[in-house]
Amino acid sequence: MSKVAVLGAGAWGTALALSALRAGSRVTLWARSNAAETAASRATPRLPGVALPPELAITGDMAQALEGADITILAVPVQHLRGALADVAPRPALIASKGVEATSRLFPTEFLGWPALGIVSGPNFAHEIAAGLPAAAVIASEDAALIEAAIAALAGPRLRLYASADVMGVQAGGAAKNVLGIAAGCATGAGFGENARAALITRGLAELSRLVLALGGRAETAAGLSGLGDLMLTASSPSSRNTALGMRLGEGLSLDEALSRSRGVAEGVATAPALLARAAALGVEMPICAAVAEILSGRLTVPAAMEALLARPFRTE
Ligand SMILES: NC(=O)c1ccc[n+]([C@@H]2O[C@H](COP(=O)([O-])OP(=O)(O)OC[C@H]3O[C@@H](n4cnc5c(N)ncnc54)[C@H](O)[C@@H]3O)[C@@H](O)[C@H]2O)c1
Ligand SMILES: O=P(O)(O)OC[C@H](O)CO
Repeated sequence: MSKVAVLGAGAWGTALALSALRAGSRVTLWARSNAAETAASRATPRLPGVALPPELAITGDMAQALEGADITILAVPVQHLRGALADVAPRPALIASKGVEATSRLFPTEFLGWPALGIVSGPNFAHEIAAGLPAAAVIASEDAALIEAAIAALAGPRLRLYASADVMGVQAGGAAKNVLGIAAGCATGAGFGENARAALITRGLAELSRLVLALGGRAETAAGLSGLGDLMLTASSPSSRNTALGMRLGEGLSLDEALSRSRGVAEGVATAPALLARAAALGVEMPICAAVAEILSGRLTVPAAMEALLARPFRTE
């Protein structure tokens, strides 16, 4: 039986902790705040209506959560991940967060630099995983033993896991789809219609694919669960915090107003400028992501950003 430590008790960390329990692992969930209340109430506002079983250990003491763990799942938002792990020694870990660190413009495996790291990513809304609905995800690592440990710790009859060695490709997809989700939400909120949303998703996939390839990733990864799969899910559903935030921006709310209504972290907000900087350094054009960054910074309105995208020079597909 694997012993699993999950760091980060937001919607995703909690859902992954429940998956690991279902897979037969012993699980301790570390919460930055309200650990005692959550442990007592067996409920979290991050996953309304979900009962946390008594077998799930919940603690506010990170050392206690990490003690004896075979594998650690990192589910703290990317912008806080480095800080949260400041006192943690490198260990076999699976990164579940999706984004680029704004200050360093690095992906999580790059700024952590631990020797045995993997990524879990794919089209996975936390509330559906918590409810045990069927889903698939990819585990990417250069370390075959880590992939094996991650699959043993997490896979179950309702969660099918695929293996990949394309760590950068999988991370790039997860980061880009959050930014592209904001774009799709903007279009929906502004009432641009379903044709516009489908065009943004399709051309967004072209941007995501160019970035994956430029980072040394594989075309199959861009077309897989962590690329196309996650982009489709995120950009077509108001259950996505990124897409919902875009919808509020499209309706004319300011970024602060849209953020204040968010049900949780919208990683695309901090990721957009950092992802664009990474893309620019690689000579990769990402016009839709650039439009999102302009909207988020307040330099462009949603209608003006759409006009600018439509006015781009003609090109082949
Ligand atoms: N929710 C999903 O469906 C889902 C699915 C896949 C991946 N993700 C990714 O997982 C990550 C976490 O998302 P979430 O949905 O759990 O977010 P959330 O908004 O539900 O919760 C965020 C959690 O992070 C904690 N946190 C905030 N600042 C912190 C800090 N400085 N140190 C430690 N903890 C801190 C908060 O206490 C909270 O528990 C994000 O990168 C997200 O993109 C989410
Ligand atoms: O709610 P979002 O936009 O963070 O998306 C959640 C997951 O990443 C979907 O796979």
